[in-house]
Amino acid sequence: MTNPSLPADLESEPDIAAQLFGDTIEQAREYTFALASHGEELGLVGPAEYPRLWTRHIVNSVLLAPLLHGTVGDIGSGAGLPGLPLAIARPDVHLTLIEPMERRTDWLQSQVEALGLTNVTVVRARAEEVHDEYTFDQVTARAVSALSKLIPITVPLLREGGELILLKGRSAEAEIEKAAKMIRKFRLHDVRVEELGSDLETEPTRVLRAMHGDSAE
Ligand SMILES: C[S@@+](CC[C@H](N)C(=O)[O-])C[C@H]1O[C@@H](n2cnc3c(N)ncnc32)[C@H](O)[C@@H]1O
Repeated sequence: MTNPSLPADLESEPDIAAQLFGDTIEQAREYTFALASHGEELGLVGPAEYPRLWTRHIVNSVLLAPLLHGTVGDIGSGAGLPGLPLAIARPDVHLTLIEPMERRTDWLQSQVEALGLTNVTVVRARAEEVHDEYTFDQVTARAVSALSKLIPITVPLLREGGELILLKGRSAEAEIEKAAKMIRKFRLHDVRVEELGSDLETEPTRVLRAMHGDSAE
């Protein structure tokens, strides 16, 4: 009998996982086991996600790792995506996970301790409540809301010259079009969509990137 807490796809995408996690891949697997074992009872991930936990969630998140530097705020981390896989893969970058739901921040803190991560701060708040307290080099978010709503929540947390990095699906270009007014108001420029992991066996990941501040042009 197979162990129900082992995601069926854990051995998938071995090349990219080895490349991006390197020596930290065992920590990434440990986090994936924990999510598979407790995710449903804590309301973090639905059972339909279990067979694709590694490819669709962990690998999808860690594809951002090469883009990061300095201090990063992950808004609406939920179960820890993309923040925890990124903190595991990039011990040289400090991740601040901002999430309002107590049950989720308790889980995030318990994982930070279980994995022995020293580069993560967990903050229980809505992002807009801490605009005056934090300034990051980069802000990430995945599955939190559409771009026009996400911009006023996330951009005030960026330093001048900082970067917004959002994991988005097929709707990215349409969201950019709808958010044109917000993009101008919050001084975002070089707004673009990139595909990461196009050599993956599973779907590539679409990332919306934008710089904050006055454009050099
Ligand atoms: C659909 S979940 C996605 C969680 C995770 N990012 C993922 O990809 O699995 C959205 C998360 O955003 C959080 N959230 C919603 N509004 C927020 C806000 N204004 N500031 C910070 N987090 C927020 C919710 O509590 C929830 O955990």
